[in-house]
Amino acid sequence: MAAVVFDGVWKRYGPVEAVRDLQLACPQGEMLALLGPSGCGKSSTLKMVAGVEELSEGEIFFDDRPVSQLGPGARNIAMVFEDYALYPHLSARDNIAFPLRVRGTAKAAAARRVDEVVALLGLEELGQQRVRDLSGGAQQRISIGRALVRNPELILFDEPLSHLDGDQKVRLRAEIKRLQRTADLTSILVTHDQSEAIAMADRVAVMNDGVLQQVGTPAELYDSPANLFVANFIGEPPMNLLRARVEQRDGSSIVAGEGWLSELDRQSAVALGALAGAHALEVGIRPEHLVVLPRDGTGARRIEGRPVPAEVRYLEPRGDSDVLTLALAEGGLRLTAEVEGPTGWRSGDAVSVILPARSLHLFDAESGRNLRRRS
Ligand SMILES: Nc1ncnc2c1ncn2[C@@H]1O[C@H](COP(=O)(O)OP(=O)(O)OP(=O)(O)O)[C@@H](O)[C@H]1O
Repeated sequence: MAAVVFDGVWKRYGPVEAVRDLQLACPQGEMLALLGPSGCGKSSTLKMVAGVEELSEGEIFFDDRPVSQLGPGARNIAMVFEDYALYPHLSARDNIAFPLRVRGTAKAAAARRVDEVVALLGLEELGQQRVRDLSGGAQQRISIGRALVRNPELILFDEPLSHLDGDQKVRLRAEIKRLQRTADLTSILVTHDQSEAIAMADRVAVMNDGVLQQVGTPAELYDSPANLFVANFIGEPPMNLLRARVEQRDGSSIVAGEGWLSELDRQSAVALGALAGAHALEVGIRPEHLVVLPRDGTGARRIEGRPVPAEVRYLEPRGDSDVLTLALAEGGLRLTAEVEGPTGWRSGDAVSVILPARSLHLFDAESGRNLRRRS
């Protein structure tokens, strides 16, 4: 299979700039997810790879070969769509064999290849069944088999799990991941669902408003978001984002907002020294990084940071964790915390919350840029 490179790719529909100067690579054998909200340009990007939309500018390469002038048929790409696009009256096997029949592959060779794909996907039991009698998950596995059967250069997955219910979704995404790893498939996945992208992709490219915001492994996006958009888009419940400023107090650097403060570690203080008082900051902290303690301070000594008085407003039990909505005592600012549960807390309980300095993400409020990242 091929590596795919987008080199300065633009897509314009009249005045609409759907994709702007996209610079992105999907190495051979990788699953790359294009993730973003509706209208961010991910479908336009996929269509340009597939050859069903022309590029306005730039080039797409498969290995070293430019493909923008090739029609869809000449690119040897397979697509898996959200609605399976199978022939309902044909058997699972005949659906998988279909692309080989269209190509006129010799019968014996086609049967051998279909056998291989059926075995790879574990579809032996479904082979002779008519597709319309099968579950959505089984149908999608068959459509993946049909995509694989002709050894494509690249597989495009376009929201492949959207039509499936929760249980089937989770099983199929694990299945797709296993398959992609075993068969070393180069694939691009388009999705608006971060949990899908994170579960399946080796790397995720987050797009917004036609612009690539960041590309990285799920852990990189989570731990080190390049900007406010990525910080807010990745993570559930979302990162808390708070207006703040940097101050010097008693020889320490303090980052403080409405009703809370946190002492900065030396490294961040030096990095942010130039910003003190000058820039407005936006501080991010993940819900699971907040430390919530009883108001009497039990356990506070073990934790670095200053306890800030707050009240529990709402508690959502999630099995092994509780998601708490907290209101700070001074100013009433809301924070979401996710703590190991069950906590037994109830709305109205007085607590203290600590924002540990090392867990803070610091963003320039104007540009949105993460001030702790070098690039
Ligand atoms: N054929 C078209 N003509 C005009 N504008 C288009 C066309 N296709 C897409 N657009 C616009 O381009 C922008 C990007 O659309 P695109 O479909 O690529 O985004 P998307 O992230 O895939 O969204 P969705 O998930 O809703 O499909 C949007 O503003 C959209 O309205």
